[in-house]
This record gives sequence, C-alpha cells and structure tokens, in this order.
Amino acid sequence: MESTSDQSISESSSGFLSDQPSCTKPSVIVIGAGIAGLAAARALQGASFKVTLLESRDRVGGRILTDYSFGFPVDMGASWLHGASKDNPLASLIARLGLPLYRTSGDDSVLYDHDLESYALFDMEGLQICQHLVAKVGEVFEALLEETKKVREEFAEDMSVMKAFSIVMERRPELRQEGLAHKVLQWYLCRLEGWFAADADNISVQSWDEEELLEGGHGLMVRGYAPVVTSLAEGLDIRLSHRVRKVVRRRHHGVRVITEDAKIFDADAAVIAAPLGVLKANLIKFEPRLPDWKEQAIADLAVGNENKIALFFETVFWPNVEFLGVVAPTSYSCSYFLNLHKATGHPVLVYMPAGRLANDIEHLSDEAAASFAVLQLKRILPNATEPLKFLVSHWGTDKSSLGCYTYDAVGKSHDLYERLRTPVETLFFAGEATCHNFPGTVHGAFATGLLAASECRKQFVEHFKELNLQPAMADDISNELLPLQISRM
Ligand SMILES: Cc1cc2nc3c(=O)[nH]c(=O)nc-3n(C[C@H](O)[C@H](O)[C@H](O)COP(=O)(O)OP(=O)(O)OC[C@H]3O[C@@H](n4cnc5c(N)ncnc54)[C@H](O)[C@@H]3O)c2cc1C
Ligand SMILES: NCCCNCCCNCCCN
Repeated sequence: MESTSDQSISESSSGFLSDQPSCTKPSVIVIGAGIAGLAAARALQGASFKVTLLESRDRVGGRILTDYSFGFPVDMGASWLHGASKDNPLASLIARLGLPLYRTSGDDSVLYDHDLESYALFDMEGLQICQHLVAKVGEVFEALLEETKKVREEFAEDMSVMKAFSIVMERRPELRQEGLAHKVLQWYLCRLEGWFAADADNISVQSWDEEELLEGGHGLMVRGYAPVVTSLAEGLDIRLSHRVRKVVRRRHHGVRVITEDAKIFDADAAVIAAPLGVLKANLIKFEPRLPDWKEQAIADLAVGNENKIALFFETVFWPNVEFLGVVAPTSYSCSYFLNLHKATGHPVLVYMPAGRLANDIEHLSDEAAASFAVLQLKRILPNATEPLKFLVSHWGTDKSSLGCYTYDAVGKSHDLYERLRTPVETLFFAGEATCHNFPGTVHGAFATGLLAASECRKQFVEHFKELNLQPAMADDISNELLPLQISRM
C-alpha cells in the first residue's frame, strides 16, 4: 500500500471502480487520528475494510491531549463531556472504560459547562462579588440573549451577537448595566465567547444557538480524555508523523494520498478527518480541486481559538469552588480559572483565554503566558504563590490544528457544517466541523467519524457483495447501556 517515491507506486487498491466485482478487501485511508478519524477507522476495520490511518503528529488524539507531566492527567484540549447522559454517543464507551465524570453544570445553564452552584467572582481589586448580584446580572444576560432573537427576526441581514446586543440595549435601556454590574455582565459575555472560542463581534446572531445541547449537563473527565482515544486506537494500523500534503482522486484506482516526505498510499477511498483550520490553510491539496460548494464551505466556516494555561501549585491557596473569575470593564480583560482540585484533588488551576485574547497570548513565550495567567490570579488573590510547573497550549498556531474549534461567523449559514460533511465521490469527510448538531465537541466529532464510516461502507457494499461487509459500527463502540459514573449530581 505504501511506497516512497512518485516513480514506484504500489497499486494495492482493490480496483473498486473497475467493472468487475472484487473479492479482495476494500481499502481506506483515514487522514487524522483525532477522535473522528479513530472512530471512522475503527468502524471501517470492524466492517472488514483494510484501514490505514495517517497522522501528522507523533501522537493520536488531536485536540484531545491529556498531559501527564505533572504526575497526573491534565487535559490541555477537550476536558468536558457535554451532555453527560446515556444519549451521548460517547456514553457507552466512557461507561465501559469506567471513567468517572465530575458534573460542573446541570442542563440549560447560561454558562454552559458551569452553573452558579460553586464559584467565586472578584473584581480587579480583589473584592469578592456578592452572589446575589452575580445571579441578578445572569438573569439580565439571559434576557439580553432572548431579546437578540427578536432582533434577528426583524433584520433580513445577519449581524454579530455584539451588534444585536447594542440594538437591544438601545431599545431596552433598563437592561443596560452600570459600574460593577456592567463588569459582571462583561464576564458573562466572556464565558459565552469562551464557549464559542470567538469574540461576540464575530459570532452570527442568526446561528449562534443552532447547535443542539444534549441532556445531562456537563461532566469533566476526572482522569482525562486520553483513555478514550487510547482504547479507540488499539489494534489500528496508525502511521504517526505522516503529514498528508496531497489527496488525489484517481479515475480507476480510488484515491492516492501523498505525505510531506513523499510517501505514497493508495486505497479505494479516503476519510478526511483533519481539522477545519488545516483545510482552510490549504495545507492539504486536493487533485482535482474539490467542488466549489465544498471549497466555499471550508472558506466560510470559521475557526475560533481557546487555550489552556495549567498552573500546578504546591498547595491550594484559593477558595474551595469549581471556578474563579475576574470581572472587568471589557470581556477581553475578564478572566476565568477552572479549579481542578475540586474534581481531581490536584492543586491545579487552569486559566482559559478565548478568542482575540487567546490569539494575543499565543504570541507570548510559554513563560510570559504563564506569568500573565499568574498576574490575573494575583489581582484577586494577592497571596498567590508561584506555580511549581505550568503547561501552555497553542491550538491556534499548531499546524496540526490551526484553531480550536468551529463557530458560525456573521452572514454564514449553519448548513455549512453539513456541506463540509457531504462526501465527494470516494472522499468522505469527518470531524467536529462536519457536525451540524454538535459542532466543536468531542462527541460530535466521534459521531461524524461513525457516520463517514457508515456512508463509505454503503458505497462499497454492492460491489463487495461476496465479502459480506459488516455494518460500519464496530461491536466495541456500539450503544451498550452501562450507567455513567457521575459525581456532583
Ligand atoms: C482548548 C480546547 C478545549 C476544548 N474543550 C472541549 C470540551 O471540554 N468538550 C468537548 O466536547 N470538546 C472540546 N473541545 C473540542 C474538541 O476537542 C474537538 O471538537 C474534537 O476533539 C475534534 O476532534 P476531530 O477528530 O474532529 O479533530 P482533531 O482532534 O483535531 O483531529 C484531527 C487530526 O488530524 C491530524 N492532522 C492535521 N493535519 C494533518 C495532515 N496534514 N495529515 C495527517 N494528519 C493531520 C491532527 O494532528 C489530529 O490528530 C475543545 C477543544 C480545544 C482546543
Ligand atoms: N468553560 C470552559 C470552556 C471550555 N470550552 C469547551 C467548549 C467546547 N465546545 C463548545 C462547542 C460550541 N459550539
């Protein structure tokens, strides 16, 4: 299947497009060993395909990255299961692996993965803000969001969430907040921007609430997400450090995939499970070019940024709450720290900037980024100690991600996710950016991997009748019902 120069090309694809039915196994190349690529590869292998997974990094998991250098797991990418219930496509796997969850929020919270059960908000002078004010401003924020729905019905043209807010404030001056309440409102906005990984002046008011939120609230993966990807990767033919640079659709021989060091892989089909950021930057060339509608979807979907700065301290010196926040006059200057001690018992705070702030911090050295996070902490807890160790993510500039996850930009339709997913001949597309219902999530990406596998199998099933290809849902990732282990109900 693999060869190393353009001159000596191995012809190992089964000749799917020839007239004769084939009795050799159909072959597929999956590009990208994130959760979507792993799910697709596993399901296709279970369906009797010969599967080769090409991964640019020297590890699997993609935007799932559990770091163990503190001596215990810390997720530097995804860390929540959004929708901690049996309806989640990942629930059965997580339950079977016995991975505990710590629920940080119930359903329908205005803060998505948090609620107001366990937190401490401070102003820049270190004064804690009374919970009554926080709850009251939360209600105002919800009212503002509700009012933006009326605005979008009135205007034919899309606009940003920020612009819609300002129209609402003009009309409903009683919703405007002054002084400390204004700063708390900015903090709510900062958390909305964190959820979408984009600034409110870039998020579409038409589409921001199109995604589906599964029931069950939001559960932190207490032992990290790594065991999920490790279990999916088991037994697969994964070629690490294989960065794909070209995908060629061939007339009679399926697909040829070429890596940056000129290795060539031929197969009957390919699943493209590389991140949208990578596709947008044209790091993978398609020959012939992808159809216009597909190129347009790649161009029009937007990728945001969110990073994590994990600070490992000798001891806990902060309040025993799930998160700490700093309010400020603009959402850009607000801060948010996740207290991992609450869920895991380890003295770690994770500072999470998003949008423009995440991009700006990503241009700093890791030391400067960690100092910036500690500075925000010292504003509210002047006796904060220096961390023993720190970790800094770089999702926006890492050329294997080039962004954190997808969001709906102003003037662009939510249908683009489906367009990005739609196959082109023998090319199937998977990944969070192809998920209409749950974009930007682990479970959404996982579901698209299974879907791509299922569509790929369907395309081949007629031609490979004799082989009796199995349904493209491997037994070990089926919907067996085991209960999730969840604390903080
Ligand atoms: C900071 C952060 C926090 C998040 N928090 C959460 C959360 O709490 N809960 C949640 O549900 N989701 C969260 N997400 C989103 C979630 O991580 C993603 O939606 C999901 O992991 C994406 O999976 P994927 O398989 O689509 O893409 P990826 O995981 O990015 O996989 C794509 C793979 O393709 C590889 N690749 C790239 N280019 C090439 C190439 N040229 N050739 C070969 N391989 C290539 C990459 O290395 C990668 O392994 C978060 C993301 C980030 C960054
Ligand atoms: N409160 C911390 C925010 C962590 N970000 C997780 C967001 C995961 N995806 C959101 C999907 C939005 N479409």
